[in-house]
Amino acid sequence: MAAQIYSGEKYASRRREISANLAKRPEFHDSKPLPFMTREEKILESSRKLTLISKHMNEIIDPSDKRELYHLNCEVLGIEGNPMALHGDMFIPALTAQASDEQQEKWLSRALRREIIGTYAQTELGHGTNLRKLETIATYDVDTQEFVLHTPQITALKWWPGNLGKSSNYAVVVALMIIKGKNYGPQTFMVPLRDEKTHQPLKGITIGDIGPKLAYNIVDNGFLGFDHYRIPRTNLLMRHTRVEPDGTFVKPPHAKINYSAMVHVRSYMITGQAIMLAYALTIATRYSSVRRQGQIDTTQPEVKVLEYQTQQHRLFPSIARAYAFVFAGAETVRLYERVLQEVETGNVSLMADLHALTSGLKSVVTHQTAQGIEQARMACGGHGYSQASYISEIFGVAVGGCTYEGENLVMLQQLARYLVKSAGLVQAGQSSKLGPLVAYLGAKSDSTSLIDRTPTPGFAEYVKTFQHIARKQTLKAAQKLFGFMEKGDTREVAWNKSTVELNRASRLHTRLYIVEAFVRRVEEVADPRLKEVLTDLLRLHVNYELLDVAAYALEDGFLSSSQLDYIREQLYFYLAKIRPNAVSLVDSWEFSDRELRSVLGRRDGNVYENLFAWAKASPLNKTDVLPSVDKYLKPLMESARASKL
Ligand SMILES: CCCCC/C=C/C(=O)SCCNC(=O)CCNC(=O)[C@H](O)C(C)(C)COP(=O)(O)OP(=O)(O)OC[C@H]1O[C@@H](n2cnc3c(N)ncnc32)[C@H](O)[C@@H]1OP(=O)(O)O
Ligand SMILES: Cc1cc2nc3c(=O)[nH]c(=O)nc-3n(C[C@H](O)[C@H](O)[C@H](O)COP(=O)(O)OP(=O)(O)OC[C@H]3O[C@@H](n4cnc5c(N)ncnc54)[C@H](O)[C@@H]3O)c2cc1C
Repeated sequence: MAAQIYSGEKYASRRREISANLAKRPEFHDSKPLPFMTREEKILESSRKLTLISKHMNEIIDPSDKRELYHLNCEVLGIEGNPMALHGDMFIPALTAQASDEQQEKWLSRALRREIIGTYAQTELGHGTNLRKLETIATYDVDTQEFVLHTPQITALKWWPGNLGKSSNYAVVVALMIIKGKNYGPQTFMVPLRDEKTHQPLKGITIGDIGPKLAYNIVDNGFLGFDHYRIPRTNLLMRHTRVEPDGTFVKPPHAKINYSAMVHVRSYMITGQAIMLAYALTIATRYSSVRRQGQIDTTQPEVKVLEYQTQQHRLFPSIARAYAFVFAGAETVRLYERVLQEVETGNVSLMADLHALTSGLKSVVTHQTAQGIEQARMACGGHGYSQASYISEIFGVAVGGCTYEGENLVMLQQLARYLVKSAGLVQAGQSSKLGPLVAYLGAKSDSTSLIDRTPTPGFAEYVKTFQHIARKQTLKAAQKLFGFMEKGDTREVAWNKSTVELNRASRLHTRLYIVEAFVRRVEEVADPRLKEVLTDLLRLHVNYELLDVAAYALEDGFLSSSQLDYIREQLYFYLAKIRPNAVSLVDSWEFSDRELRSVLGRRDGNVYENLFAWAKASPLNKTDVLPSVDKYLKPLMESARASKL
């Protein structure tokens, strides 16, 4: 099953080898539980391990293999980030996609060797979503052939970029490019920030950490201001866009080609989110098979809480989602890599499809992941609330994905733009022009679903129902938009009046895509034992998801209430059927205890002794009497006693 999850036996077994190798190297392990460390201690510890990784990486992984490096980082550095997180996640991808060969020679090779540490500085105090209104300006000075970076007011300060605050000495900075008074919109520049030897900020740079966050606190998200800071013309990233010495602007082949680093993260984060969801579910499912509380049959001993239907309903649909997300994530990465290669040859035709797909997936997956992790925490009762479970940290890190790389409700609108265009084609009788992702919009719906009309309906019947729902909502939302426009609203005003409905269409389209990705993968599985278990999980998934969106199909009679009852019964049937495989389904992700960092989620299930040991190790238990008691509580009690006398 691990080979299914990790798209092949090769990587699945490499993961095992890497974990086994690391098990024998105690210097790579956390020196104490992360929840007992201050933020400064965590950053120090993470930097220590990062240095070890840099030194010994070649002995453990193939450093050119992104997935092996990802696994090494998960085991050793964990989810709370590290001082070079953005270096790998955005700085290198930005240089790879946007720097010319000559620039790559100069900077990418150094970045890959870790001679320099970089980040991606785009968001500002005043603007994150609306990139066209960024306020950092890069004005071209023809005489010196330099760009002058400047922060004209406080809202123009770069704010949020990861590892900008304290770790990075370079950044790919996004600024509005002004040449001879003309605004050429957001462009990307390679900018030195700190002295390579002393690490002191360079003259003209104001820089620092933005302070603690909900989670992800090993990362020093930062602020950055420029005071008429000069960089050479050749620091504009020039793979696709160019500015000649005389200030002539050479347009890229696609207006949004500079957004590639964002698309990179959006493509890869689907898998990252699936893994974080699977972490939380591994912890909660294992713990639920250890925790005994209450009885189902009063003549029998107390049961494992995993026997309760409510507990299964809380956890199993999310287990199915984690599988669905990792399958969809693998497809997204493949498409991203293909688009990256095609762009190299000047073919930008798939950029819009990739942008639409990743915008929708990023939004739906992060939202459902956060929901699933929070349910996993609650499934652990009181112990889920303790940092010993580590679920609160996983939640805090994962939920950041709802905001970064484009706020979810904004990104759903990006997909909606694509869907509206497609709906326009359908309306104009040009369905043959629809791309493969939206071809279903042009198909004619059956009048009713055939679910429950055959003894075991195939997945095609479910897919048709999801298609019906997504098609209906897309056409309806587009109609609403067009209707407002026909009544005289501008497109922008009409758009704003229709966005709740448009975003619903985007979610439904994306959920359909996720179901289809799951079906595609299960169809490919050759091993009959695996196929059976994955088919059960997929059946759980389609019934759960359909129930969740059934209102759309009930309102036009596509589904009847008796079909809804059938779907519910199917759901309950598959909850029970999956129960014996539940622990195996989470164990199949093969997370080591080191990687999970959870007392509740231990593979050996030895929870209570270890919870007690963990609590005893808490810094508060180093002494029996805390200074706060000596200083305040004792005098308080003493004076209360004295006044009674
Ligand atoms: C692992 C942990 C690491 C976490 C690190 C986190 C890092 C970050 O968060 S970095 C900062 C990320 N910031 C964002 O994601 C900002 C979100 N905003 C945007 O991406 C954009 O502003 C926008 C997409 C919301 C709108 O862009 P704008 O330039 O204003 O767009 P227009 O209205 O001018 O045009 C829309 C037009 O462009 C198409 N389009 C937009 N992006 C892309 C793209 N990447 N690829 C292809 N096409 C793109 C879009 O589809 C529209 O097309 P039409 O409908 O044909 O007009
Ligand atoms: C953990 C984390 C890491 C980050 N790392 C980086 C980084 O490395 N580099 C970097 O540059 N940035 C980074 N960011 C910034 C991040 O990309 C932005 O915060 C994000 O894109 C959202 O933008 P915003 O903060 O401007 O939100 P806003 O746009 O201000 O959102 C506020 C609200 O307004 C709504 N809204 C905004 N515009 C519209 C619209 N057009 N239509 C409808 N509703 C709208 C949103 O839906 C939301 O409800 C990071 C952020 C976080 C949380």
